[in-house]
Amino acid sequence: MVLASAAPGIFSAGLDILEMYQSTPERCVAFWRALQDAWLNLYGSRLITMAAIEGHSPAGGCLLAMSCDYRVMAEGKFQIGLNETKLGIVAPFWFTDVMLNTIGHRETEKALQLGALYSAQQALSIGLVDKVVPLAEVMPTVEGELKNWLQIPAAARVITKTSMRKAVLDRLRSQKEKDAQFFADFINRDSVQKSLGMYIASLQKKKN
Ligand SMILES: CC/C=C\C/C=C\CCCC/C=C/C(=O)SCCNC(=O)CCNC(=O)[C@H](O)C(C)(C)COP(=O)(O)OP(=O)(O)OC[C@H]1O[C@@H](n2cnc3c(N)ncnc32)[C@H](O)[C@@H]1OP(=O)(O)O
Repeated sequence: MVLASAAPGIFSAGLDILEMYQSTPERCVAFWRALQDAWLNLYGSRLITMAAIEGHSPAGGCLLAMSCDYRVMAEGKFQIGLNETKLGIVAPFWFTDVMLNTIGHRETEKALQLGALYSAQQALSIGLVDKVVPLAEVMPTVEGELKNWLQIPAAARVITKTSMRKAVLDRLRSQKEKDAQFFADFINRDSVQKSLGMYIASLQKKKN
């Protein structure tokens, strides 16, 4: 399975910030449950999963990419990373766990505290992506890599993948409702809503 985007220049802009702003607790819980299930399915997928990152990939977009088995990113101006702290929010523990599994403890600690967004070359240097190529070569490169992975006996690959990811998946599975409730409570704090409001205004201002 290849994750790619139809939006030029954006692999994924992350979670819909407007869903987290001035929403109701019930809607926040439903929103979070949908995200949890999508991620559990992706990270726990038995399929070979590859990200064709042909554009920006902040926050939830970075989570999607990191949750794949292999990442190819376009060189140039695009950025990738978990930038949550810059929005005044905190990357949930399962976002953190996936990043730890991808780039290790020291790089994750720096990346998360700073809310760092990396260029493709920087992402490559810390292991956040596996390959950087010109934009037009992203999809052919993914397809070529996929052929390599498809040559591995499927049962052996799936058992290996499942055992490598089980602890992180089980950690969320065991506390889904608590996590959803925590999200709804956290996101509706006055201080967090204020930060989100300012961030949305800054995105709109950038455009004008
Ligand atoms: C301990 C704590 C535990 C538990 C939980 C607590 C906290 C919750 C954590 C939640 C985790 C959050 C994850 C996320 O994914 S948050 C989202 C982060 N995303 C971003 O910061 C990206 C913001 N967008 C951008 O930087 C740019 O838009 C982007 C992607 C670089 C593209 O730039 P450009 O091509 O110039 O396009 P525009 O900026 O003009 O955007 C077009 C249009 O889209 C709107 N938009 C962009 N991103 C989002 C988004 N994520 N959600 C909603 N809307 C978005 C933008 O405002 C423009 O709208 P307009 O109406 O003006 O056309």
